[in-house]
Amino acid sequence: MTLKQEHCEACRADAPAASQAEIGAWRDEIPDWKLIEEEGVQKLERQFSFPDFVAAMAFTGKVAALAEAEGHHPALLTEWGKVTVTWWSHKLRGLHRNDFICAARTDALAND
Ligand SMILES: C[C@H](O)[C@H](O)[C@H]1CNC2=NC(N)=NC(=O)C2=N1
Repeated sequence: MTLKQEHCEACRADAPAASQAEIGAWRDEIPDWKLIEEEGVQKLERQFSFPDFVAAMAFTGKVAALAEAEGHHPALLTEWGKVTVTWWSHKLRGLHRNDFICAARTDALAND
């Protein structure tokens, strides 16, 4: 299955973090996302552009609904014409396949 067809598994502290090889492979499916590291934690980040603040807020609401449905939540920065979405697994202090699934699902929301 492709990432955007999958659903997140429950976040568990002892779940396996994605290996660097997995990160390298899975990134190919979400080419518009940057791999960043903050305070030693690897994250996936992408900035989406919109015509104005209302459209940015509407997209923010869609991502929030996705997060609630999947039980997996991003950091969201909503500005006039822009939304920055950052995914990582808090419990793992790193990346899990869940984060790649949610990034792919976020892309699909932007294309709706
Ligand atoms: C209790 C609740 O389900 C957990 O705290 C979930 C909530 N959403 C989450 N989101 C993310 N990104 N990482 C987590 O570890 C996480 N844990």
